[in-house]
Amino acid sequence: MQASQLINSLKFKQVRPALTTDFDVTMLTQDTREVQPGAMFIAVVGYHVDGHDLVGQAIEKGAKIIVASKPLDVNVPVIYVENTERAMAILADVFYGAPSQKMRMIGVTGTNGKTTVTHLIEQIYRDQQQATGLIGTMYRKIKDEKLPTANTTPDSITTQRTLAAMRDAGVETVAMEVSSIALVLGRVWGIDYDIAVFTNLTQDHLDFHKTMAKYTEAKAMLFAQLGNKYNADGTNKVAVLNTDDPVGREFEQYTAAHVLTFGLKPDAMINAQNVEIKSHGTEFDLSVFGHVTHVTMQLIGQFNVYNMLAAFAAAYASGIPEDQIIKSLEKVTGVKGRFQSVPSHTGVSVIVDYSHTPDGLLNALETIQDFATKDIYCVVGCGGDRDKTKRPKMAKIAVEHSTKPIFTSDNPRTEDPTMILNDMVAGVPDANVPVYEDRHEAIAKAIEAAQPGDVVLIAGKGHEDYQIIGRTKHHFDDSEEAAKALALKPTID
Ligand SMILES: CC(=O)N[C@H]1[C@@H](OP(=O)(O)OP(=O)(O)OC[C@H]2O[C@@H](n3ccc(=O)[nH]c3=O)[C@H](O)[C@@H]2O)O[C@H](CO)[C@@H](O)[C@@H]1O[C@H](C)C(=O)N[C@@H](C)C(=O)N[C@H](CCC(=O)O)C(=O)O
Ligand SMILES: Nc1ncnc2c1ncn2[C@@H]1O[C@H](COP(=O)(O)OP(=O)(O)OP(=O)(O)O)[C@@H](O)[C@H]1O
Repeated sequence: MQASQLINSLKFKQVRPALTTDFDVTMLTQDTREVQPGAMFIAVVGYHVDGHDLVGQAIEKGAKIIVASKPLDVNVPVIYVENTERAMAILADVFYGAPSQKMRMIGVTGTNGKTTVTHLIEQIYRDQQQATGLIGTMYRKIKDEKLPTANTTPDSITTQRTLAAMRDAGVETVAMEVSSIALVLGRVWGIDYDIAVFTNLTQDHLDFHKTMAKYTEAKAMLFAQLGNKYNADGTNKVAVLNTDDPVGREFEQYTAAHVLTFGLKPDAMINAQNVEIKSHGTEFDLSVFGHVTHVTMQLIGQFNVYNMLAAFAAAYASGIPEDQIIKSLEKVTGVKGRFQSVPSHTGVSVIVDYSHTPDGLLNALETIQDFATKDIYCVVGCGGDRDKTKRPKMAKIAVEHSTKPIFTSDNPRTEDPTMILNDMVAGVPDANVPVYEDRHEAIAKAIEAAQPGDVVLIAGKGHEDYQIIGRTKHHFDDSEEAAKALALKPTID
């Protein structure tokens, strides 16, 4: 793409020296390690590195033009902007031909449920014979092809490149998790969302946002970004809001789009009544503007009723008939690591769940309490290098909502695992909870001790197939570990 075309897309900038001849930009990147000849290098001030310090390396590798927010003394043209992350998002959108305008874009934000809701949405549209794309914590997925991801919501260049690949592959609808951190860091600026979904808001990521008010503001940005009531093609833009959460009501103020509300309270436009949670599924009466249908879904738990309502509302917003959406949702069996049952012939039920926040853990345990008749084991840890205030809270929830809590390591990262466990124990000084730093041992001990009729919850890592200790990623899969431990127990039919 011609450099001038990219430069013109930025409204406020200074280009020094002024460009006399035009040339092609072959790629955009914010990372010197990726620079190819002809690249435009965007200097981003990160948490560890300031990209401005690496501009020399980028030029040596062939970068022909730089985007910066600080003065540079270099022999290639520099586009000076106020905020390189915002510029990067705009440039990426232009460079990749504004792919989000060519597909139905559904952004899902909220503390919990994003992964589940995006997968439910994917299933509904697939059942409509649509080609789908998905971006989220687990992977980026173009139809059936899964690509790895470093972030729930990747940086803007990766996001736009992925969207362009989806567009080129014929994808019609994209379900995308939008994290609050991504919203604040401008990773999704420029994306033209058709539908924005809010699941819920509870404490998380306070190490990043500092206060709940700031965290709420971050999530609100998605609804502000949704923009006006109509897409360019005349279809409606819709904000799908969980109004059982007071923040959902607040977000109505941030959007000029149509609003579709959901919840368990009858004042929501789409609501669920008479919810019955069983060990093999959940039943409820779904009311859509007063039209009631009895739904039997295979997903377990009240939180999954919320997830199902969110996905239902998003699909309903784009005009898919009610009965077809329900059919899709009734057949979904779940997402890996999200309240996932590990096959067991031992009479012991084992559930692997990605709940790594106080609220997520509470939800998972309350769901189990709804159907458990005997002991509930809860194997839980907290991540290192992340919000420390979660530790005593999660410990307390485990102690109060299970009969046999066991504390262990999650991803300790660069922190000392013993210190993390001490922070957890400090939350429940009198509980005398068994502590096994080695996660493998903790899972094995829980399953070995569990008796038929008991439920073992392994919380925190869900679908992850690794554990990060120090800076090293080791292979580790909670469901694999559980299966190994179950295999050592006597089988009962
Ligand atoms: C705190 C944070 O958001 N960090 C993100 C950030 O990393 P960073 O600031 O450490 O980057 P840095 O290493 O200082 O580098 C700064 C700049 O120099 C460049 N650089 C760096 C080294 C080099 O040799 N050459 C070079 O050019 C980098 O490409 C970058 O542009 O920029 C990286 C590239 O975009 C991100 O992958 C990284 O996310 C890390 C993995 C992360 O853990 N982020 C978390 C906090 C996060 O974003 N989480 C949310 C929410 C998850 C949830 O909902 O649970 C998410 O969306 O994932
Ligand atoms: N609607 C919900 N309300 C509260 N808790 C939920 C909800 N949905 C899921 N959870 C809990 O949170 C865990 C994570 O779910 P999910 O992965 O769908 O959320 P997420 O928003 O994608 O989280 P992350 O971005 O951290 O991956 C689940 O395993 C479950 O325990």
